[in-house]
Amino acid sequence: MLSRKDLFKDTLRKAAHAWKRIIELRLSEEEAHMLRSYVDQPAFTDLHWGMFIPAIKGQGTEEQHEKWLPMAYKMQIIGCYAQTELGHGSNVQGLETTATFDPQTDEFVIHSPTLTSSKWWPGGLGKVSTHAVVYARLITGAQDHGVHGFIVQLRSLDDHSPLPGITVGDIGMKFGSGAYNSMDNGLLRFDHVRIPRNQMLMRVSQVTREGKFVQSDVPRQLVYGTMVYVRQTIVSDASCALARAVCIATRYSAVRRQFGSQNGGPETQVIDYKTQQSRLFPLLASAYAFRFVGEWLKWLYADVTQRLQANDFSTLPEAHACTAGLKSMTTSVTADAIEECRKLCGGHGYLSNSGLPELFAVYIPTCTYEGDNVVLLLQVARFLMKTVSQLGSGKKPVGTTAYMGRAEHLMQCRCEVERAEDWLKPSVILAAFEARAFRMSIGCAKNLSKFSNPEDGFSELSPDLLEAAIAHCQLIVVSKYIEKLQQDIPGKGVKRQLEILCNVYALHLLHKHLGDFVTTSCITPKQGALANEQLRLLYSQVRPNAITLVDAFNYTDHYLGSVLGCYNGNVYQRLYEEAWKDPLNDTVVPDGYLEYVWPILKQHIRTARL
Ligand SMILES: Cc1cc2nc3c(=O)[nH]c(=O)nc-3n(C[C@H](O)[C@H](O)[C@H](O)COP(=O)(O)OP(=O)(O)OC[C@H]3O[C@@H](n4cnc5c(N)ncnc54)[C@H](O)[C@@H]3O)c2cc1C
Repeated sequence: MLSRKDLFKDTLRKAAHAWKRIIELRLSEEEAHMLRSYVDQPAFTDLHWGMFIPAIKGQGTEEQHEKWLPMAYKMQIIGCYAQTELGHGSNVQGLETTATFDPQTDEFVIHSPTLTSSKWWPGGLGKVSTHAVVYARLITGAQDHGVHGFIVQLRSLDDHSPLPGITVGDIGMKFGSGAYNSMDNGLLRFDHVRIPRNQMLMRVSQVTREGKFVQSDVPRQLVYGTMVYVRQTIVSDASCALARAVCIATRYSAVRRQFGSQNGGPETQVIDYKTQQSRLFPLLASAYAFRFVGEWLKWLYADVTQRLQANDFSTLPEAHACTAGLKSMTTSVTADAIEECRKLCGGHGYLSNSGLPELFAVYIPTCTYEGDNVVLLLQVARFLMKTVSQLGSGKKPVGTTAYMGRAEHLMQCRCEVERAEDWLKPSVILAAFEARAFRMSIGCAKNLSKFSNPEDGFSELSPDLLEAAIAHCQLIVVSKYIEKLQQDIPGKGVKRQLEILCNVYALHLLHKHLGDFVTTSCITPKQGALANEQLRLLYSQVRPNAITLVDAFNYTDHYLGSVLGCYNGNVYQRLYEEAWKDPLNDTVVPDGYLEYVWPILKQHIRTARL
């Protein structure tokens, strides 16, 4: 109910309070991150900690770390990540902002030459950030060296006014009324703003005092390290948002009753309808699956970091492709799933106090920021095509593409399922998903080879390539879930429940993408039908523990923020009470009645002064 201005001020208050507590409690970086995420409102701090600091860490030199990070860690400066421009988003190489080296003064001149070069979207930029990592075309002499990052001060540290040559402001209201409107996504223009040479992030390439452009021996892929980190957090957040929506929809589905009353008894709980189960339980299973893949990505990031420190860059491209694909897949599924959960809650799901509209509005931009999901999948597809093309050369595919090393087997293997329960074997599921992903990639590679110009081929076949990339990403999630189940899992019967959900996850994907599996001859239509039969049986096994499985996410009522998803299930009483809290109900007769309703009722509309 807050106006944008009040919402924004309230967000500033919460951020300040959170920071106060973080200092008082001497929280570690990880604990502080958790505290901020439980504040549960997009704020400039997300970009400061999530993008500005990682960008400096990943792309800055040791000296730059020493100079900037202590100030950033103490929040003596607040930073944002200014890459996207009004006219350029996904195509980063098309950015127009320039950073021209002036050898006379040993400075860069940052400039926005056109309207389309205005920075547009960076979170925290609009009203709060004092600094930004700005991405601009580096120009020395008359030469354009492509896009690089620069630390630029935007506002005075004394009175917060924009520095000379800088025009900065908020880009306006976004989707929903609350949601992401607590964030000051900003616009920014530079009019020949000067910064010292040492504010170019110089870990990968440098400009010398004489204005010479030098590439260091550190590969450009180094920046992938930062991306792996950021995307790993996005995948974990996807699991969290999905779990939240599923928790609300599952609890409410157990409370809600429709039809089926016999002899005056209660109606049927909607969670007992098979259609409700077939829509809801795969989402519950996905929430668990994404949690496990998120945990694995944490490990991957630690592994990538270790390798970077040892100057081993061999697994970086694979790790980069894998995280790009998983970011894309998990966020797309989660965004759609939140809307599905709203529908699963029927009409009451559309009420703000169900918590779902707000969750949807705040979540969906995840499909766009940190890389548009389609653009990311196309990058994954490119990587897959490259991996396929190198199969004959003796270069072994690594990490999540290692399965491609068994090319001959994957092209020939046949699914051994004869009875529905055969689909419960992890090895059978894995074999089907591997064969499908591989054969789809090979199919694309074959079709690509028919084009004389590979780029034309890539563009023409991009819808198919997208699907091959999705198949690969689904395989990663399925295989990481299966790996998780090979570990010890404490708690009586917990592992069994997780096994059931793993099968639900895999078999619902198989059912949904049956066309892929059958057209690549990985399974027969009969085996597809058996998978579906097994899936139905699994739903009945999930049902008795469905509520416990969402209670296990351990969300408080306060955090869930949903009348429908409250722990004690006292939904109708709470809905009734909430309705009376709406400001429209402050008065019995609404403001405006006399001016606009009364003249209609009394047939005075022609003479009414409107
Ligand atoms: C809430 C929010 C917060 C953001 N925060 C920041 C921030 O802090 N800092 C920052 O720098 N930016 C930020 N952004 C910007 C964001 O990173 C970009 O919006 C994103 O990269 C997508 O770029 P775009 O908007 O130009 O979309 P476009 O690239 O214009 O996409 C439009 C459509 O074209 C399609 N498309 C584009 N290229 C291709 C292709 N090669 N092949 C096939 N299809 C294609 C896309 O799939 C999409 O459907 C934010 C955006 C949002 C919504």
